Amino acid sequence: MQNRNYIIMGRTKRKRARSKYPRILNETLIRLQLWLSENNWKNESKLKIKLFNETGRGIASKKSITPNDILISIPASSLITFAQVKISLPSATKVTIHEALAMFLIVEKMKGVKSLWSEYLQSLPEEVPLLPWLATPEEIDSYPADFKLAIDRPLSDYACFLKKACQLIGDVYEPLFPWAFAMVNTRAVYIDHDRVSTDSNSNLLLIDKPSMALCPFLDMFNHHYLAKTEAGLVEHDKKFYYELKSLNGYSKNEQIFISYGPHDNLKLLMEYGFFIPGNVYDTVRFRLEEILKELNFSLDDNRYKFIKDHNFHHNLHLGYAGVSYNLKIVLFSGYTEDMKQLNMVAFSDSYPEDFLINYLTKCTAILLNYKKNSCLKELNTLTNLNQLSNCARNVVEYIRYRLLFVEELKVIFNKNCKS
Ligand SMILES: C[S@@+](CC[C@H](N)C(=O)[O-])C[C@H]1O[C@@H](n2cnc3c(N)ncnc32)[C@H](O)[C@@H]1O
Repeated sequence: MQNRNYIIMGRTKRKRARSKYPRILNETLIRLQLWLSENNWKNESKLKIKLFNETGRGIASKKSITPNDILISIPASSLITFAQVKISLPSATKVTIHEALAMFLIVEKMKGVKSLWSEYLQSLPEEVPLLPWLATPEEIDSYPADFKLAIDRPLSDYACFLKKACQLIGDVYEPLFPWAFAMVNTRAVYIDHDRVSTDSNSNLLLIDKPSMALCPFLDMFNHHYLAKTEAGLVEHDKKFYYELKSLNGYSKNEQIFISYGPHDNLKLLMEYGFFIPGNVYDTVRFRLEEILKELNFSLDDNRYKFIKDHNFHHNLHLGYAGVSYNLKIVLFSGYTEDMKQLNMVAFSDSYPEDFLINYLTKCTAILLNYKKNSCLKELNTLTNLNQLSNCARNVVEYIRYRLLFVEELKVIFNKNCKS
């Protein structure tokens, strides 16, 4: 039943593996695979964990993968879900499933090899991912405005977690708090919990639905914007598995990527601590106030109310896909004072040619120039600080990239308006 091929590899193979990977890591990962196979995981697609230059640790296969192949099928019993963590949850204070999983990681990690999950815990990276909200308050204070805006939620979520974790598991574990919170943030998968459990107690202990889980081995897949995957719980012979199907093909030994979602680079950086140059979903975002100021729009109450009432002030961005739906509407509100026309155009997405050819082109050029200047200022502010933390250095790298991206968009938008 068990697949033990990986522990009886020959001497040459062993030597090769060692030279590519620190021995201790190799042993940890072998133990993880052994533990999973004892829990009925069959590595049918012959996956192996490897170090890659571009991404760090990730997954490849010893055989080629064709589109629609099942990459991995992890038995639900090996997942860390609400069912596992609820036993150790005190009923005094309700927590989110994110907080519950993070506290579980901390408590189990402190048990060391005595933990039933020690193989999984040892496979987790020791370093905390470079999430921008983990920088120092002084660095965060010097972040660009869109960062500060995007950082608000993770910062307040973490502050909430900190308070509850100190109260429920004790502040002696505090050094592990950022690590555990970030592990869940960057590695948890979504599950339809109702499918595997009929537990109705979750609402007594949890604030939200128990729809997050940690999935050993599967959480070693890195993200790529071109990867297409389907994931979810499936039932085979009355047992549940978390299954991942790749819609792309991969050659033997090539890194296999999955998709964490069609995220732009700011979202990837905020949620996972990395960004990918050339990401086709990347965007340059704007706030309504920036647009009104930079384009000298003085909207009357009617137009301003129209934008706010219909939530057109969200998702204002430029990217490889062009001008976002809402940004076009906001720009059109600067083009016309006629409310009837604004209403009609906004909901039909069909704009006058003069607006598209002349006005829109002029506005996007101004906005991109403004963004370029802001990036330069933002870089200056951050790099003027002494001794940046790794998280803030990562933000600096991203702003440097954003500058290049803005330049690239300027060329693309310029070319598009000429053609
Ligand atoms: C689910 S884990 C993936 C496995 C992880 N590389 C590991 O060694 O455990 C998600 C984390 O992997 C890293 N990651 C994922 N995709 C990446 C990519 N395309 N480039 C760089 N880092 C990536 C980020 O640190 C992210 O927070």
